[in-house]
Amino acid sequence: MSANGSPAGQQPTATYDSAFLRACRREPVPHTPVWFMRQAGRSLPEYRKVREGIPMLESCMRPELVTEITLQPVRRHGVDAAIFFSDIVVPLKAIGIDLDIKPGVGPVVERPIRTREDLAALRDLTPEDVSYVTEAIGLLTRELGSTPLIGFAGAPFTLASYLVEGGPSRTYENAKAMMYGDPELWADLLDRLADITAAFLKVQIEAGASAVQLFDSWAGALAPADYRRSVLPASSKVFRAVESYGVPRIHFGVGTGELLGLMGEAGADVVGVDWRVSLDEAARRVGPGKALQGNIDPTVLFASKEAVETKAREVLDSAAHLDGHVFNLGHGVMPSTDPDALTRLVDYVHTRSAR
Ligand SMILES: Cc1c2[nH]c(c1CCC(=O)O)Cc1[nH]c(c(CCC(=O)O)c1C)Cc1[nH]c(c(CCC(=O)O)c1C)Cc1[nH]c(c(C)c1CCC(=O)O)C2
Repeated sequence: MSANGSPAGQQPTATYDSAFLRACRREPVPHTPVWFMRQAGRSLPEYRKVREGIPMLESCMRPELVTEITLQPVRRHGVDAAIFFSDIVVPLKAIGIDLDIKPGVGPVVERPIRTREDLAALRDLTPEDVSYVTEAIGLLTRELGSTPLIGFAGAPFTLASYLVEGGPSRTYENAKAMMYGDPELWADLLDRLADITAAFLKVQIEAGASAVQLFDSWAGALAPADYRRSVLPASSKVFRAVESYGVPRIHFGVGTGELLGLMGEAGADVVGVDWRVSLDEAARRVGPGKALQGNIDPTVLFASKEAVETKAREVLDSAAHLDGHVFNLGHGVMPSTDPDALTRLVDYVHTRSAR
């Protein structure tokens, strides 16, 4: 077995035996582990303070700052895992794509990729391109002790949606036009993105990440047949590329109720579920042999403490017969969320699920 995949590897036994990694492996746990997508970020005053005056992409390239921001939600909420502070577009920036993350908007690409000639902009990613990631993860794993670190990357489709559209989109009309109209160019684009994504995940695992999450946030825009034909091959390539490390691989998307089976088939060990499908139903769709992650609606956190607890209890009950459950929101923490509501939710999940 590989570096992080076994207690004998570089990963401390206490990390390997953490509730989060045990749940990902579908082993018995002392309590249901919980972490939140976008747990680091604008919901935390301490985040807004350290980020003041530093653009998003620049902050991802400063290892000390990345370490501090990644640790903030672990300290404050006592979550069972840390997620590396970065962004899905960091590897694209690192290979020289002219893009920026605009506050309140998201990633914006200067020259969208629309033709075969444009593909030349996508060269392979080397570890040297993201040496700041290796450095930050080295610092982090020392600070985290037994708390596992989740590395992540954007899936080929979600990255393509930004690259082809040139920015955030609700309809993905240019990306879908390429997918339907020039399937060969589309397949080549996704294949290149798969290689870049796989390289970015490998850097994180080799530096010490204990699990990885592939964010295919916008895959829910696709019909199952189109997903299977035009997207699944590239995402499968990413999962296969990191399989030999033996670290759990999580696959997440939003609005993917109809795709859950296919997202499991792509090669994940854990399938992320948004709040639109209950976990027991999701388990039927995903099939045996995979853990599930999710799935409280992030807007529930704006309701009363009692309402949050009711919803959290429903999620735990719905997961009662699963082998492996990692509690999370169905999508990221919204910036105006009260951080105390998140801390209370962690405590509630730990107490309620204690075995
Ligand atoms: C689609 C996507 C992106 N980035 C990401 C996704 C997939 C996850 C999802 O579906 O939400 C992934 C991401 N981005 C960020 C993280 C950090 C780790 C964590 O979850 O705590 C993660 C996992 C930091 C960030 N990435 C971004 C922020 C906000 C920028 C800031 O704080 O200044 C953070 C904390 C910027 C970003 N980057 C992106 C968007 C849509 C935005 C928001 C734009 C805005 O509302 O300002 C692209």
